Amino acid sequence: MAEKKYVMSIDQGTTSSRAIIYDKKTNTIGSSQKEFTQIFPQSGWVEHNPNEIWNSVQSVIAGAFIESGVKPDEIAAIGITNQRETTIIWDKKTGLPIYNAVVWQSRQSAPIATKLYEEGHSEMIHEKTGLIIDSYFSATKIRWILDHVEGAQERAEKGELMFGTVDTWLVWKLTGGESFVTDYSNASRTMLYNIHKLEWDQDILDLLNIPNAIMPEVKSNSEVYGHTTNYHFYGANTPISGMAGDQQAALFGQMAFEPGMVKNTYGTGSFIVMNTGEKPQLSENNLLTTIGYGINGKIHYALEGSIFVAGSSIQWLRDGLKMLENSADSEAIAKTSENDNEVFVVPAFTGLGAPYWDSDARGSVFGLTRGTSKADFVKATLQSIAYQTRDVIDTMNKDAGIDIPLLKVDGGAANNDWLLQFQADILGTKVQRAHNLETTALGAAYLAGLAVGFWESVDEIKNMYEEGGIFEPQMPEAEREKLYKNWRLAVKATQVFKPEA
Ligand SMILES: Nc1ncnc2c1ncn2[C@@H]1O[C@H](COP(=O)(O)OP(=O)(O)O)[C@@H](O)[C@H]1O
Ligand SMILES: O=P(O)(O)OC[C@H](O)CO
Repeated sequence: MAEKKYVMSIDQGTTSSRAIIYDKKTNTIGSSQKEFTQIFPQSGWVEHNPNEIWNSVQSVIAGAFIESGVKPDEIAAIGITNQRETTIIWDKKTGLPIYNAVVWQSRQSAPIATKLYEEGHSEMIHEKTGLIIDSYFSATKIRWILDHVEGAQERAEKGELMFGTVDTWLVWKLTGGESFVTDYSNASRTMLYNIHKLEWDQDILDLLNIPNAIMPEVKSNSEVYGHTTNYHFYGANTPISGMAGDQQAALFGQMAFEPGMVKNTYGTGSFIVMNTGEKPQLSENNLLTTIGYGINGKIHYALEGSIFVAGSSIQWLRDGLKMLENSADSEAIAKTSENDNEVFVVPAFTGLGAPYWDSDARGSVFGLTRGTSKADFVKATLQSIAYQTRDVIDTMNKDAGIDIPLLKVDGGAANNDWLLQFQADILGTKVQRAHNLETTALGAAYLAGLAVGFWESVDEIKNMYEEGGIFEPQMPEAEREKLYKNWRLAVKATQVFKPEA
């Protein structure tokens, strides 16, 4: 039998799927990435084809093997991490999805969320799930699919359908339909999971008329969920033994194991998560309480501020407005801006997330003059990522009753030094970049490796963190507060503008 020298991470993100093979020292031995189609059926809706997601995952698994020369039976374990909340319902017998995956960003189920809110269920849902009623989470998306696909409710009641977030879909596929599971972190994003009792909440399932029969079993973040079939993993029956939503995986990959540690992952969206320890702390200021990870019988809770549009605003500059050749150019272009930071872009393309939770808001730009240049526009878009992060960090400080001393960062847009310097400036807080920006994939690899003894303990991996740059605040406080005040004004004005449909 081949020596098990590696762990594979599968990171199924909003715009692309990735597979990365790590050795014991977490050197990347091989990787592969594939983008897939974003479907926009109507304004504010975002969907994916679940089969295309699955095909992209198969393709990157093969790609990582080809690039590295590693053989499938040398992989000790597989970790899966995924875009969260995105909702898939499929037929148990045929394995065929009954509708597209309704993506976390999608607003098609907003009327269902509004109804829940108007009927007065906010407090109950917040207490049980830690979440704020919003179409971001899976619950209203499930209801929407069951309402819009003919006969779906009846088939769900007969136990003929299965619901899963992307983790569940991928494990089910990789194990040839053997394992129908999710994990604490993904379950806690459905708005159907009781984060105190650690079970699907029957009251909320009943409220939304979602049959229990379609729900997967909820497992810890680090244990063997099943094995790949020979067919799907090139002849190897490899344990899938780590699973976490991408933001929680990043928390783990950033080694934010202690209460009070905070990370921000700058990807499509931007997600700020604080480890709050073994007791759930309900936010009084519109942040989410969620499960960070559960391992070795212990749950670690977290506070989260979810920003819906971050790196995707740079993609918009690139693909929509054709202002950039590639995302990385935003840095050099922003540096050439000569204006005095008077342009504000509020990228509320799919509403505003934390701490505003305004589904109906749409993007806006303020402060244009005849002299506004492309560079000013690019700079203001990058700044919007940092301003939104400050909105969340200020709120977190309030909730936690502390001033967060350090922000650990990762994700694609954390490559941008200009952005991170402005982030430190506008927060007045030190920003620490991880050396390996694929912290999400790394976190899933650790979770998988720990479950099979590839790594012995959390203490062993703790020493493996590598820093990739520190950004110290340099902006004078008066300037910082003036800019931030103006940002708040821009957001306020954006929220006022609600044109008739
Ligand atoms: N140097 C950069 N400056 C600004 N944004 C960037 C840079 N590099 C990548 N991005 C943005 O980061 C996002 C990709 O990050 P990634 O972590 O791969 O996202 P995801 O996991 O959400 O797909 C894209 O939206 C891209 O526009
Ligand atoms: O795909 P990402 O990295 O933008 O992450 C999406 C989040 O999990 C949505 O909650």
